[in-house]
Amino acid sequence: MKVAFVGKGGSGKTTLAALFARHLAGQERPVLAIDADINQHLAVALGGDAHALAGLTPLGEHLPAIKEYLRGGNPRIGTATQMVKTTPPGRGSRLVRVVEENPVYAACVRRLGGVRMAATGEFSAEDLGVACYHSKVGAVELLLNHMLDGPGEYVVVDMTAGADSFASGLFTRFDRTFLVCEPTVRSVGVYRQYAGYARDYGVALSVVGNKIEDSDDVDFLREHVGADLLTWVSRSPYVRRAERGTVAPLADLEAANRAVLATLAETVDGTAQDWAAFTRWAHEFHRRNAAAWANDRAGTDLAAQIDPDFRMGTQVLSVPAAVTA
Ligand SMILES: Nc1ncnc2c1ncn2[C@@H]1O[C@H](COP(=O)(O)OP(=O)(O)OP(=O)(O)O)[C@@H](O)[C@H]1O
Repeated sequence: MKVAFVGKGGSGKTTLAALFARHLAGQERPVLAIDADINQHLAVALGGDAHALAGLTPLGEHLPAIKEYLRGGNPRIGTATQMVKTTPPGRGSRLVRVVEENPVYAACVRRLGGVRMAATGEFSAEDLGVACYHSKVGAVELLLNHMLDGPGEYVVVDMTAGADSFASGLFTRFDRTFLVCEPTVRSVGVYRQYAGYARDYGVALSVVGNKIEDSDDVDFLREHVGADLLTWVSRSPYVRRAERGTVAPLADLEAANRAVLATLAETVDGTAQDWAAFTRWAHEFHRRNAAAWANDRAGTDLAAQIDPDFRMGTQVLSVPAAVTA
C-alpha cells in the first residue's frame, strides 16, 4: 500500500511520516520510507544524525539508471559493487517489491531508526530554472509505478509542502493520502486546495490534525474539514524532545498519539480490504460473464445479481447495469 503525507509547510508531515513508518517497522511489517520533500528531514526524524542524509545515494540523481533498470536493463547505479549481477530475462518492464534485493535499493536504501529509507536528494542550484525539483521526484514516481505492493506492505512517502506536492503526477500514485493539518486558517487553506485536486483525480484523502492542544482546536478542524477529519495528534513532548536530537523508542510516545498511528495503519489496511473485495467481485463478475457467453445468454443483468457498487475509499465504482456485447 502506498501512503503519502502532505500538507502545509511545517504542519508535521515529516514527523508523522517518520512516526508512522517506525510504527509499521516496529510491527515487523515490510515498509520503505521515501523522503520526497524539498526539505529533506526524514532521515533525521527517523533517528539518523545530521550526516545521515549525506550517507544516502539520492534517487533523484540516478533517474536515467533507475529508468534503465526498471526497463529491464543492467545499469550502473551508485558504485560498481552495487551493479546488478544477473542478466534479466529479456527487456520489458521490470517490477519491484517493497522488500527485495535489487541494485536500486542496494545503492539508495539505508536502514535508519529500524526503517528502510530512500531520499530524492536535496534541492540544489541545478534544480533552479529549466530542471526543477520535480525532475528529482520523477525517480520516486517511476519507482512507485513499478512497485508491486500487496496488502500488509507499505511505502510511506513524505511529500513536499503545500501545492508543490501536486506539481507532478506523483500525488495520484497513492492508495491513501494523509493531509497533516494544524488548527490554523493557513493549514486549512492548503487542505481546501488539496481536497479539490483529490476530488478531481480520485485521490483517497484523510485529514490528520496535528499539534492539537484542546477541544477548540478539534472543533476548528471539524468545522473546516468536516468528514475528512480522520483523527488527530496532540502537541507532543516526545516530538519536542526528538526535535532536540533525542529520538526515543516509540513506546515512549504518548499513548493517545501511539493510538493515532494504529488508526492510520487501520485506515490504510481498510483501503486494502476494499481492493480485496473489489478483486473478488471482479473475478466473480468475469466468471459469470464467461458462463453467460458460453450459454449464449449475453445481455443478462449479471452485475446486478452480484452487487450494485463497491465503495473504495471515497470513490464508488459503479458497475454496469447490464452485461452486453
Ligand atoms: N505533534 C507535534 N507536537 C509537537 N511538535 C510537533 C508535532 N508535530 C510536528 N512538530 C514540530 O513541528 C515542526 C515541523 O514539523 P515537520 O518538520 O514534521 O513539518 P513538515 O510539514 O514536514 O515541514 P516541511 O514543510 O518544512 O518539510 C518540527 O519542529 C516538529 O518537531
